Amino acid sequence: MAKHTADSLGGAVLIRGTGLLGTSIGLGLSKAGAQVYLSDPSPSAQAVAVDIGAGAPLGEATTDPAVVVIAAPPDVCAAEIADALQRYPNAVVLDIASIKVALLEDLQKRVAAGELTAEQLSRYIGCHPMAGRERSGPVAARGELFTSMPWVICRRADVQEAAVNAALEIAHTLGASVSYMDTADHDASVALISHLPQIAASLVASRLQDTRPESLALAGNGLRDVTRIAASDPSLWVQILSGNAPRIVEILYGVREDLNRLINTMENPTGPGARLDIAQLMSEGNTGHARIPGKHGAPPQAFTKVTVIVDDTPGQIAALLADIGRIGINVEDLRMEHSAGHQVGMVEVAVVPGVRDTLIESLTEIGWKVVQ
Ligand SMILES: NC(=O)c1ccc[n+]([C@@H]2O[C@H](COP(=O)([O-])OP(=O)(O)OC[C@H]3O[C@@H](n4cnc5c(N)ncnc54)[C@H](O)[C@@H]3O)[C@@H](O)[C@H]2O)c1
Ligand SMILES: O=C(O)C(=O)C[C@]1(C(=O)O)C=C[C@@H](O)C=C1
Repeated sequence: MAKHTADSLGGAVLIRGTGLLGTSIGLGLSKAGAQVYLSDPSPSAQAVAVDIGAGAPLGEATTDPAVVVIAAPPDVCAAEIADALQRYPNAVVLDIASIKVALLEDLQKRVAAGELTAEQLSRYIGCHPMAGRERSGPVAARGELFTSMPWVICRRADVQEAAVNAALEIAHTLGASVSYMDTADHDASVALISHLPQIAASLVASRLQDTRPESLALAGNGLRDVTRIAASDPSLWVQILSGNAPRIVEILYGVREDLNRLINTMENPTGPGARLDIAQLMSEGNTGHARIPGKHGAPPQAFTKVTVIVDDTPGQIAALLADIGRIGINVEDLRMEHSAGHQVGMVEVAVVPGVRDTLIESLTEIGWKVVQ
């Protein structure tokens, strides 16, 4: 794919809200050569975003932006979008909030009340990058956050083509993989794909509140995999979950049914059909898991994983990656696990199956400890 350089954005980009997402977008766009301006009601969030290279303070802008990105918390997005549409009459305005139905309804009410015109609303396009972190604020931002990750554009019949094109240009410049979806479909999809996992992680992690340290010391990858996002910002997630409640609650009814069935089974685990019931739950999970697509929305690809033991000291992962690069093998994915109480880490490198043996042989030859 040709590298996007942000030339075709038609002018400067203003990012309002310089937290994790806004600053990550600023870093990615600035790196691609776009002129980015930043504003945030929190002076320190704005100053940090400027300091780490996400753009210049809005105060330095001499012309109006061509595109405004609203990267504020969901609760204030509608007001921010309406304000930007009015303040910048020629700009495309897009937001990246995690929920879209309530936001669009709010904007449509403003049109009905005469506060916004239909022309103004036609310059607004809703987007949702399906990439983030369990941390907030500009310090956690990464310019590469969106690389190869899904980016939803919520097309509507009343949206100007220029707005869709600007959203597409921004997503492509950030290296994201774009898909189109209508607003209602988007919120129904993320209820299952994003919001249920957050609830599940929080529910599991909340069980740990009073756990003895001796038990917690046994924590392995299973617990870490399932609970990573339980560290997410409560104030953001209150807005997301309450804003998409009608879609989420339908899914929770189904989860409640499954849980009730499992509880009944586990109360009498040797009773007739109990083991079959448990096996069925596990195999239904297997089926769902196998349907999660790989990178670029491609069908799940069975990458082979090679695990390498590294010293838990600075520079080890960089050295390993540099060696793999010299061997001429592309790393498809990478994860690092720390071994509790030991000064070593396990780096799991995902590669296409055809190169696995070469990788193991070459790394072993150089002196890396590969777990087989
Ligand atoms: N965190 C994620 O993983 C993720 C992923 C995709 C989309 N989103 C969406 O991105 C948006 C930002 O989330 P985040 O994780 O960057 O949050 P964050 O808390 O890191 O940053 C939010 C920033 O918005 C600022 N802000 C508050 N009120 C504002 C206003 N009225 N106008 C402009 N800025 C304002 C805050 O000062 C803060 O700096 C949210 O709408 C969220 O739903 C988040
Ligand atoms: O990876 C994470 O930490 C995320 O929580 C990212 C995630 C997701 O569910 O995929 C969370 C919420 C956003 O609206 C989009 C992305």
